[in-house]
Amino acid sequence: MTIHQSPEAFGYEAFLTAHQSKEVLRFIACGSVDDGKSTLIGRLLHDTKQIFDDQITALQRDSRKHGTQGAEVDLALLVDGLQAEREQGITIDVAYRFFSTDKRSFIVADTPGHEQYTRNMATGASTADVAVILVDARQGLTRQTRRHALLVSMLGIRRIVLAVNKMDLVGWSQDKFDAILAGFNTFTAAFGFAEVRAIPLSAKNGDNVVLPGTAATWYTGSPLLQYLEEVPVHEEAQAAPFRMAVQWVNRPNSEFRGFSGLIASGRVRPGDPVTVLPSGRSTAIARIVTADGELAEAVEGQSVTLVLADEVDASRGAVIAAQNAPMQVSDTLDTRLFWAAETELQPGATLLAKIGTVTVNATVSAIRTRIDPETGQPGPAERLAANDIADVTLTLDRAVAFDPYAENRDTGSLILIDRETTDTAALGLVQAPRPQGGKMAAPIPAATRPGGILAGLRRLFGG
Ligand SMILES: Nc1nc2c(ncn2[C@@H]2O[C@H](COP(=O)(O)OP(=O)(O)OP(=O)(O)O)[C@@H](O)[C@H]2O)c(=O)[nH]1
Repeated sequence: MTIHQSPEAFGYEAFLTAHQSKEVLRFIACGSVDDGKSTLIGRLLHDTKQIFDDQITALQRDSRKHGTQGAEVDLALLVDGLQAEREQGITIDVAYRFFSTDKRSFIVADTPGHEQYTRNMATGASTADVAVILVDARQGLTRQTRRHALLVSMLGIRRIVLAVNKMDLVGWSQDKFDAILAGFNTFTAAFGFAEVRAIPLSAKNGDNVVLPGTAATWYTGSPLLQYLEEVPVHEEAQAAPFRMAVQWVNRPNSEFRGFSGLIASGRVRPGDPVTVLPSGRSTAIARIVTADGELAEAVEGQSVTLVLADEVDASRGAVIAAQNAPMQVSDTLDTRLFWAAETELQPGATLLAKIGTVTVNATVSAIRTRIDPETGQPGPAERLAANDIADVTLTLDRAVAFDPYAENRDTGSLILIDRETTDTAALGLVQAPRPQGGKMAAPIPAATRPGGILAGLRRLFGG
């Protein structure tokens, strides 16, 4: 088995082509060190018959050499593949695995549990539809479980599986399971998850992973795989208002001018009224062009070229949005940041902020509060260290279009980039617009925008 593939690496495209017709669910498996992520993913691959005989032979050999299970096959070795890692006994990178069933194809981000690798976990979570948060039934919730829950909520994952693993080691105690779930629900009450599905399982024995377990007679819910096969994906993003950030202006000749990009949310049809932001110019969709011809409708997740009804000036970084659900425009953003860099962040620091397809200079004007990862409660902070989560105000060198993250995961999130190293230094979500002192990009003529400037101002200033 190829290990430690990145999505761009060999295997990803081939996998997607082979399973093109099936819906793809991306999920992340996270939790503290030794909660059993590798064993769980190994179990998913094994019981869905993704492992070939030669791999089984290699696995049996490696299990004897490196495994923690004596003569038994150690499923964790299927995913903890690297030699160096085996010797250290830890997972050190994000590894993506692919498997598929009759119903769906799955891409799982396997992320390390160690606190110093929280950054890798955040990377894996940033594209996931569902998070499987593992808990060792003996340990209950740990600092790292809480931090991961906070992070996945920040990154817009709204469906959570609380996988209470190693239930075999606590005699499948329902009391233990209920107490862990109650603790998790209390901690995450304010996170806005759409669903927390708790499943008691034993990754090692295979109970409630692919096949239903028989040990917990009190559990009547589905095994993990069935949940992953049935959980709705894309529904919320497609129901959200239309947004597409312009990646490039497609102008092959003087006859044709289209705006190409990936539809971040919603759906669009020819004739739909749209607003181009941040300029605020209104027009309508004339045509939706793709490599396979023109479309009568396009939805979230599709890459298209939009031809507009009027000569509207839009360049890379502009956003085309549904006219009846305008975006906000400001040069000051209140954000919640996950600070991933090793260096400290202090007020006054300037970084690059990438929001949608636009990159601007962003200065930290205030670190308002730092979130305590133990309690989830905010407290004062003067500077941020690696892995801190904090509420930070950013001043941008020009106004950008955005949605509050609570309304749109794509148009409400940003990354901060170190200007010197070009490393991603932080992931952020936009909390609310800050119009005070901020300049609107351009006056928006009320006549060209139903709902008018009043509606926009109301959204900006509240009331
Ligand atoms: N009894 C029992 N042991 C388990 C279960 N799941 C995992 N284990 C054991 O717990 C240990 C840790 O499992 P891993 O799968 O390596 O844990 P991990 O979370 O991937 O750990 P890292 O890769 O280091 O982050 C191994 O010895 C597993 O065999 C389970 O359901 N029951």
